[in-house]
Amino acid sequence: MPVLGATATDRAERPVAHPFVLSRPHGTVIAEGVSEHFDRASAAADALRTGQVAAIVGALPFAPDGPAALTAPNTLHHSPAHYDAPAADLPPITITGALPSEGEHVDRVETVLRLLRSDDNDLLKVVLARALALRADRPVTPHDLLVALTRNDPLHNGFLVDLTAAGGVWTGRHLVGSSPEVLVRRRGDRVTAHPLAGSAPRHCDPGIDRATADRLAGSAKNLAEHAHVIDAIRAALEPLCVDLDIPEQPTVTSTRQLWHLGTPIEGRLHDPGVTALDLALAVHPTPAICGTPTAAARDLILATEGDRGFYAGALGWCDAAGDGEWLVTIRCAVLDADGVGLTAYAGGGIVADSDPADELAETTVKFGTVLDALGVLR
Ligand SMILES: C=C(O[C@@H]1C=C(C(=O)O)C=C[C@H]1O)C(=O)O
Repeated sequence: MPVLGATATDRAERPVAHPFVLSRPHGTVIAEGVSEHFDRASAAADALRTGQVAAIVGALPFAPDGPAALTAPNTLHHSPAHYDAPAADLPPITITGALPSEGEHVDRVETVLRLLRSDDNDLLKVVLARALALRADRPVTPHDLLVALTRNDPLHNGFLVDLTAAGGVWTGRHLVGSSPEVLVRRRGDRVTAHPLAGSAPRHCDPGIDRATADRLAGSAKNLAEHAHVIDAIRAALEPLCVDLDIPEQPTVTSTRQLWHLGTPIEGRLHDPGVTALDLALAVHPTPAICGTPTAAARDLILATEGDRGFYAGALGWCDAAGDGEWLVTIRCAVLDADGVGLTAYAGGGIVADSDPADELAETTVKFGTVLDALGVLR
């Protein structure tokens, strides 16, 4: 007998569809059922604070006026293991388009570089992104994508969010991915974050790989990209925390595809009434996915790329006690309601001494997290 869902082609035989799953190295959070939808984060945060709902899960958009996809689940399960479950093999998935083309992305980086290098504006960093349109040979489920993503990630990071709560075009769509970046986490009065910014590609030769990491740790350009993120997170958390501990220098961390500069941040909440969702709203969008100054960078990104939807937003959970964890929505894709169309996203921080060709290459490597996991031919 096949294990439930392992070889089934009939969707009805698959495990129950969850509106939200977050797999992390230290455990998994799974939401079951939906008792309320919220397309405004402030309404969800109020409902949680006033005890009207017992938990909130879902995703925040990149743009402040975009709809959120947040729900109050019927139950929120915590398990100490990362996520794994029987899943169907994925069909062939191919790239059908680049949004925009690689050439246009390079042109956009060059335009931003001219602004960053000119004297008459105060922009210091802008994160530009591009997308790839993908198509599966037959419909896939968000669950099967999530299992492929968590199995391919050395730390088993993976997420799945039903975006229906955002309404309109998001109805029936799902966000899936494997983010390495913790926006903010709250447990009791303890607040932690692990921002990443500054990147270099991994190499299959261990010597070259190590040398790349060492070069990244000493790269003035990457340290500058990183410092913008730290400054913004410090400014957001300082009013909310006591004993905020931010190491002077970042350390090098890795995913299967990339080295990143990362800084482990820790603090204690002044007011235990501030929930993990409140904290996520206070720090989002960081210059890891937006830029510096925030508003000017965001306006430029929206004018250049158009609406990013949920890419470069945040996704996570928060319970009645206010505890929770929110990740930065990167290394991700949106699955269309038909189960066939997917859009994958990748971006990178641009500062005055960035190189356009390197920036394009960085996004290509970042796409690898989703494309490798889903076996997309390139
Ligand atoms: C924007 C992305 O990643 C972010 C940008 C990084 C950078 O510019 O070096 C590094 C990690 C992430 O904070 C992405 O993966 O799409």
